Amino acid sequence: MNTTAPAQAASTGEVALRVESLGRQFAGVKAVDGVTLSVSRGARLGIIGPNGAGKTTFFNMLSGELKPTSGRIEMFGQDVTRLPAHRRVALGLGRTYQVTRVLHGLTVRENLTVAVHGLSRSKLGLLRSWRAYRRQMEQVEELAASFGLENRLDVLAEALSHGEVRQLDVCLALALKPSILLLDEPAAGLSPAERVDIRALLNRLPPELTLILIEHDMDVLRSAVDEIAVLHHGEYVARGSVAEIQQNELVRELYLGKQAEGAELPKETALNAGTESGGGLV
Ligand SMILES: Nc1ncnc2c1ncn2[C@@H]1O[C@H](COP(=O)(O)OP(=O)(O)OP(=O)(O)O)[C@@H](O)[C@H]1O
Repeated sequence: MNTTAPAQAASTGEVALRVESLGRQFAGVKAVDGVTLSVSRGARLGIIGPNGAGKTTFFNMLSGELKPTSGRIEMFGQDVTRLPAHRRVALGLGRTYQVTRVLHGLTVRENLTVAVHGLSRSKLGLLRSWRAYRRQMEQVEELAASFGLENRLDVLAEALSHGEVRQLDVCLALALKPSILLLDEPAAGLSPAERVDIRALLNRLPPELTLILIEHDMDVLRSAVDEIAVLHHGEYVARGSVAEIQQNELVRELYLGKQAEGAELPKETALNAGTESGGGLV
């Protein structure tokens, strides 16, 4: 078990993201219900909650893919509540999805090139300037090397292992040099060995990056985040260190029910029993 604290994170106290009374209703369902929280620049926050708790809806509102029915979202003090997703990307928001955005018919290098090219001011830059082209190729290689994909650059994405696809997914999000990165279950469906790789990758993220991570795996959370926020029925019910959340009576009850009173949560995957079978608690 890796109990290493996310030592690389460098929280400065400056607020990177703040949401106030954020809500989203679907017909009669309050998917997210009046969530108020803030995340400092460089902080690493995990989001957990039982199935249907509102985690993905929360992310979709942060990234601008879903309009809130109430509340406000600020990035670095700027109100972004009404900004479309691409404007938030331009302000430094990156994300991954439960379903990968990797283009399987392209190589790793081509996938990364497309992502890095998204940064270039002129879409014709590649054609116009050899120097710009060289710079982008260097960026692709640096990115791949930073996250252990340097020997896989010319491999088709469809030939990658599931774990490598997840790694590439994170690399693609990082190609846009985000200040705030939202990762949606990066370890979902991975083997134990692949989970070790994804933990290593998360520990190599730039220290100044603000990370918000929806994740089932408590080992991943333990090694990647310094705090966890808990959602339940759309409400924000608790926040604390990983250890505090594991010991939190309310959280234990929400996950395990009354019959769990007095029961010890398993040490390795405390809140994620059954996730592989689709019966996950987070
Ligand atoms: N587009 C939608 N239309 C109607 N209801 C929705 C929609 N999206 C989400 N919901 C409902 O909102 C609630 C929260 O869903 P959400 O997917 O955000 O939860 P979650 O915590 O991400 O769940 P999971 O862990 O299963 O991914 C659920 O009751 C869900 O059925």
